[in-house]
Amino acid sequence: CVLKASQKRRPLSRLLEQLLRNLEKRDPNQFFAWPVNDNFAPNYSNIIKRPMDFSTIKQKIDDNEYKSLNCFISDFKLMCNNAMKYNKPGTVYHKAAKRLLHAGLKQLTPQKLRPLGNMLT
Ligand SMILES: COc1ccc(OC)c(-c2cc(C(C)=O)n3cccnc23)c1
Repeated sequence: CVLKASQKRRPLSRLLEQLLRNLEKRDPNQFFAWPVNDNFAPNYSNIIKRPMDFSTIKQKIDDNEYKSLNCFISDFKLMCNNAMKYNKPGTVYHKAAKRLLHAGLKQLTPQKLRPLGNMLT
């Protein structure tokens, strides 16, 4: 039986791709889909030293840069915290980041992850 390309991926990569898809659904406006552009966010690269976005996370999964689930979760938190640092409370981006962070972490609790655990075997 020939494995499909996705099934050939490392178990961790398959799990992270699944988690990423679920997190992206919480960003309907795609504010977090791509790197923030200094042209739309004045002085962004001077304020945010470690930018992060969903496309970069996806690339890191594909490049097998994540050695653990915790490293993936750290980048997700970094992405949300960057937005809450750069954007003032009350702005659409600060509110979107706070909502995304809370919704995302709820999906990443041990209770939610245990059923996916068999993807790591
Ligand atoms: C209004 O449409 C978009 C489209 C893409 C964006 O970032 C990828 C953003 C965006 C995303 C952000 C964040 C996440 O801080 N941001 C901050 C200031 C100005 N624009 C943004 C907005």
